[in-house]
Amino acid sequence: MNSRPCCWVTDTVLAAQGLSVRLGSRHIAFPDLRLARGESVLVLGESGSGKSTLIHLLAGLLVPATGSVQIAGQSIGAMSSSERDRFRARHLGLVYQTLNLLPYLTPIDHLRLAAQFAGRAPSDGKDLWAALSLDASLLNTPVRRLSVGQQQRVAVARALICQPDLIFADEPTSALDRTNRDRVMNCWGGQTLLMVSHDSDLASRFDRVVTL
Ligand SMILES: Nc1ncnc2c1ncn2[C@@H]1O[C@H](COP(=O)(O)OP(=O)(O)OP(=O)(O)O)[C@@H](O)[C@H]1O
Repeated sequence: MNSRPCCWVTDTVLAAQGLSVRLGSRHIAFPDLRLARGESVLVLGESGSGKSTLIHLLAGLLVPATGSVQIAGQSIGAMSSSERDRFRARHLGLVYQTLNLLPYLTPIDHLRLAAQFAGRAPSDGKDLWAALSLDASLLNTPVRRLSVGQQQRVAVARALICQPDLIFADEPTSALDRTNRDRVMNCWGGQTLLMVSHDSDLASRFDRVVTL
């Protein structure tokens, strides 16, 4: 019997149950996940264990063979694809492994677009920018002229700018040196965060660790 207080139910931001997917000839089943508001969870797994696939399932970018995902009390599987897109823009911050930046747009363009899609007032993100230790002169530089590590921090800033209900981050520090990795890891604040990585050195920074 569950002895947790009833507020735990309403404080649940993410609940994923019985998720599995078939990719080619491979069938991957994932552990159940539950995140309370403000909680941070690191999902550790080796290359090919399904970390990116899990993020895609949780964010509604991939349809599972079995199982369900609820975010902020709403069932992702019950939404149409355009409802899912809207929900993602308004409630989720995503840092993709492949970053998904638009090469000819500047960092400030990316932050403004994120705010626009989320239905929020635009923000210049200058505090965030400073916290991520990015030179202000880069704010108006097309991202194709930035280093991979700088682009990774633009992707992190874009995920954080609207203070979403939940952040999914796929190896967001893989291209960073230790100093910048620490800066990014100090930026999440009290956000509800699920990060996937192969890097077990990150474990001490999270409330919980789940291994695939
Ligand atoms: N579209 C696809 N079709 C077939 N197989 C796929 C597809 N996408 C991923 N896979 C396979 O599913 C498995 C999980 O892939 P995934 O990218 O989720 O792993 P990962 O843990 O994120 O790996 P990495 O750490 O190397 O990025 C891999 O074996 C991969 O080859």
